[in-house]
This record gives sequence, structure tokens and C-alpha cells, in this order.
Amino acid sequence: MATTSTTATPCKLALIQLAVTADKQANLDNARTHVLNAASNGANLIVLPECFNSPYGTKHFPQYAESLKEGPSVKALSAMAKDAKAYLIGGSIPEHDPTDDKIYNTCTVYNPNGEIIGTHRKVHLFDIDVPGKIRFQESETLSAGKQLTHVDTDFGKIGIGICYDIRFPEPAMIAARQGCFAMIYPGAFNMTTGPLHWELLQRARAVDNQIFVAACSPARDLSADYHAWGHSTIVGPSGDVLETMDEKQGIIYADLDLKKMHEFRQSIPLITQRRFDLYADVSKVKP
Ligand SMILES: O=C(O)CCC(=O)C(=O)O
Repeated sequence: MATTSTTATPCKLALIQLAVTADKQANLDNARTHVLNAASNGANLIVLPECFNSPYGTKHFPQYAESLKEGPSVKALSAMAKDAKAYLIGGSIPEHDPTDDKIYNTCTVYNPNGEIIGTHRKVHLFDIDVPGKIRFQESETLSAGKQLTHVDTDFGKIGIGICYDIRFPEPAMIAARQGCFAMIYPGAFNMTTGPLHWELLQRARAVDNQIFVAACSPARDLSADYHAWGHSTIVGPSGDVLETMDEKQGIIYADLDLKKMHEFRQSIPLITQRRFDLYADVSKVKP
């Protein structure tokens, strides 16, 4: 099993809970202002929310989708990372892939030189129907990604998921076992599932795997079709909430202390205590 380094560069994480509008260029400009602001406060790993350049809704995705090669968002994100001299987990954007003519919910990740070091297409589409509360079917216009994503940084390896991906424990466990010290989820929970599960799922993924977990939401806009829960949150490897916030636009920060993470793992050594002789492959268990 891969080990997580203890000698990595200190990591100051910032989550930007952005107010998203229907104006793509205004969203990119607002993201830039906040990314540079976070960097000027010492953040060297900066995260934007799910769907930060477009309103969140299946009817909006085809209209806002752009190619990663040609579109304005990747160019703008690359320049932000470079000018901030920070790693940037660029939330997500509706991506149009001209090679298969499909639309994906895609997160791009940049190093401090502005180069793309990872691309994650949401692998679990948000298709739910809670009668009388919320029905949302991303699959009406989106296709699912086909791979899990880990990126290499000066701090260590980081796993990326997008929103609904957090409901599935397996990708976080695989990331932790392959040496990632954190899972980062741009996300946009809602007024039904937000209060029920947003924090619980982050704490669950963290405590199961003894890693940092962070989820970054858009700010709530009651004039939009979709009301995001907000409450961007950073959780530590023991499941403790390090920082959280309300539903408004803003930034939260946390220093991610990998030494403490390793000490905690030694005191409760789940990694060496697992019984894969009893549960090696859950996919073979018949429901
Ligand atoms: O899982 C949930 O309750 C919300 C998921 C979601 O909003 C999303 O995947 O965008």
C-alpha cells in the first residue's frame, strides 16, 4: 500500500464559496478576484465550487458547455493559477467534448505555473427523485466520466471527486490506499440533502480513510432555479470540522498538517488492521 509523505511543503487550503450568476464572463472575473485574494492571504491550494461558471441545471449545461481546448474557462483558470502562484482545483464546468459530442461535468486542476495537472469528469451523475422535495436528473444532458482522478502536488497526492461522487465511499478509499492525503470535492448540495448529508458525508469519508476532506459549494442564490446549500467545509483526518461557513459568498482557510494526520493514523491504525481476507471484493457480494 502506498504511503503518504511527511516531508511535503506546508499546505494552506482555501475554499472559495462563489456567488454564481448567469453571466459566464462575470463568473470568471469574480473567480479571479477571489483566487488572487486567497493567494494574497497565503493560500497555496485553492478550490472553486462545482459549476462555478454557469447556473446549475440540466437545461443550462448545453448552453454553457465549452471545449477544454478552445473555451474561455480553461484559459482563465490557467491564468488565475499562474498569477496566484498556487495550485488551483478549478471547481467544475460543463465541458463539451467535440470528439464524442457529449457534455461532462468536469473539474480541471492546475499547478502554480498554470499547467493542467488533472481532469476529473464527474463519475456518478446526480440522478435523484425525493418526492415532494427535489427531482434532479443530470443524465438528461450529461454523460458520466470513466475514471478516478488523483493529482500530484508539492504537498502530496490529492484525490478529486465532484459532489454526488462523495456519496460513494469506494473512490475515497482507493485514493487513501494509493497515498492521497486528501479528497477534494467541488459540490453543490441543495436545501433538502444539504442539511441531511453534506457535512456527514465529508466527515464519513474523512474518518473512514483518515484523510482530509473538503467540499466547496457555490453561495446560495434564492433567485436561481437551484438553491445551493453553501456551507463549504474542511474536515480533518479524525473527522473533526476544521473550518466551515454559512451560505453566503466568502472564503475559508485551513492549514493541513500532515504530521498530525500520521500521528492520528498511528494511534488508531486502521490501515494495518483491515481484514481484506473477509471483505476483499464487495462488488462480488450479491445484494
Ligand atoms: O447528493 C446530493 O444530495 C446532491 C448532489 C448534487 O447536488 C450534485 O451532484 O451536484
